[in-house]
Amino acid sequence: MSDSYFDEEEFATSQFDARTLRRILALTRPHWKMVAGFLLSIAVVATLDSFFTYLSKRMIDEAIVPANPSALTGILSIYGGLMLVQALGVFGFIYLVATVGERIRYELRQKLFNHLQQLSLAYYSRTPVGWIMSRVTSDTERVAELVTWGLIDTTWAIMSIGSSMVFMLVINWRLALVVLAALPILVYVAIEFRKRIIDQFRKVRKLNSKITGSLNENISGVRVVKALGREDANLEEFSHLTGNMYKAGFRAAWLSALFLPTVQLITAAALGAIILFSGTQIRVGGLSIGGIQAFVSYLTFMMWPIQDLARVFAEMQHAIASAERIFSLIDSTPDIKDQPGAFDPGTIQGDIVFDHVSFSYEGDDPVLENFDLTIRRGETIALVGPTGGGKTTTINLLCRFYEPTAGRILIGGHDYREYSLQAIQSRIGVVLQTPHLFSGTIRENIRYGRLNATSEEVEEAARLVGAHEFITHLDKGYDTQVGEGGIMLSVGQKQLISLARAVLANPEIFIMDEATSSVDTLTEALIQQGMEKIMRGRTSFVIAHRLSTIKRADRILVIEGGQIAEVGTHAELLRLRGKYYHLYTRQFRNQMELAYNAGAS
Ligand SMILES: Nc1ncnc2c1ncn2[C@@H]1O[C@H](COP(=O)(O)OP(=O)(O)OP(=O)(O)O)[C@@H](O)[C@H]1O
Repeated sequence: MSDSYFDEEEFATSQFDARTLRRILALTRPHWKMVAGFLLSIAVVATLDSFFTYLSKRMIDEAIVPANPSALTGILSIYGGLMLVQALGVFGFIYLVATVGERIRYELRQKLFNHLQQLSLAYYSRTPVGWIMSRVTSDTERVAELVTWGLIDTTWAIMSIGSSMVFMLVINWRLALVVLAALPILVYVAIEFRKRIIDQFRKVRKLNSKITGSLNENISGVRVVKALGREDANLEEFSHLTGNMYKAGFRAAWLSALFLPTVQLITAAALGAIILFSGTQIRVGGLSIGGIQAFVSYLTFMMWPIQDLARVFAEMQHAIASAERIFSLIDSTPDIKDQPGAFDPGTIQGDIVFDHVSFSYEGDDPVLENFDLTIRRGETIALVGPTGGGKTTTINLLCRFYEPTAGRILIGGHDYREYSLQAIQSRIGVVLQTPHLFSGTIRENIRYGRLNATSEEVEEAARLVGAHEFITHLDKGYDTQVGEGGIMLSVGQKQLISLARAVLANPEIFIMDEATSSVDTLTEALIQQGMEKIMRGRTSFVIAHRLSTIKRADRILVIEGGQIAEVGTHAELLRLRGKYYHLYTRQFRNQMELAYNAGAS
């Protein structure tokens, strides 16, 4: 396992960032009525909590000590009435906060997903999938929690502490000042503890995801591990990780154990001071029994809002970092986007010209250099060449997943940057080497090519590419679930489904990256036929690995080192006795001989 492993818990900032906080709070703006509702409810609940303690004091002093039953009934009925109000308040804030939380989660995820769909391929090649997934899942969760429960806890804590202080001041202002002196110490200690505990828990979580990754790699790559005798080295790496996790977990447990007793000790010290002070107050007649009891209750109770406040404050830093990452994703602009005045020409049929095209993925390291090529409308081009030569890059540029760094690509006589991305990409059909199927049925996967296609059209497309036969032989036919990424099907079957999908989409330009993995002869023949049917009358590009495909192409392009090394038909290029000839004799002659022998036997 390498250190390049993506560090999902890396924080963009450890500083309190008011601008980001304002932007986070702005997420609640569309729901301000509900937010105001839950803040008001929680304020009422918190104030009533403190008032109940005050009522208890009055009950002791005015009803129980003087044995006054009518006062007791009066106070109890106020108590009961207010309890009802409080129950309503609790219902209100839980309902509202849950609703607002869900809406904010929903809106953020929608926004992120929508934005992700706009981003260019380059973004995906430089950003780890795990990072993007965390933004849409855990980061949105953390931000939604902050603007809902975070706001609730803060309001509750402030209102509880504030109203308790008011009632304490009413009962005895001198003693209230003693409590006021203890408050900052309590808050400070609580925040410091919380920060440290949260940091340790985060460490545990981060290490846990590394351990899961390591387990995953070692289990799925068990053959390689065994073949290379890496068991001991892997165990050492694994022990290092679990050892660190143990240490972090131990520290978190230790801090958690220390936290509550420390807060309790400080509270006890304050209580001691109050009792000592109140002893003298009673003597001078300044404080009743109920008063002392109320002070003790207020102070003991205050531990909870203080702890809540500390937790929100400590977590806020992480929620702000989460929000920063979300906003950085939302603010990132696609590398490839429509230029001003981009239009849809209605069709992209026409000659395609690569005019002095150069391209580099990163910096000054050109992958294609001064690439010149004209493809006539309806031609079938086979791209061949050594690995890393630039075949996929040529296709990526043609699909406008990337744009040339120099030179231009013309379609139908226009620089394709004059067209809208939608105009180009909706008219190009691509079948990848390892075709991607989405979880769902075969029918849904084919229909992905044209969402409004009827079931008959789906089956017609499958028939045309020769996929119908194998599909109907499956237990549930077109309604067979393909599993995540099409795991239940072979590569050949996936290609056939992708071909059917491409037929249904009826593209004007067809691009295919042939499968390199072995496909049985029958499926291969079906794929060949399917390809031919799609290619008929369409400009087509095939990154070809099979001799039969190459031979059928109108022209073969040998791409090597980012340049067109040779162009021509199979016969022409063989006569040339150049690069193609060598490639053919090394790579394809076996296929040729195999085919020949199979035909002869
Ligand atoms: N997303 C990327 N970022 C940076 N470099 C890349 C990227 N994709 C490809 N390259 C580099 O560009 C060069 C050409 O790659 P390309 O995939 O076009 O070759 P290819 O001819 O299709 O190879 P293969 O037959 O192995 O698929 C290679 O050196 C490769 O490392």
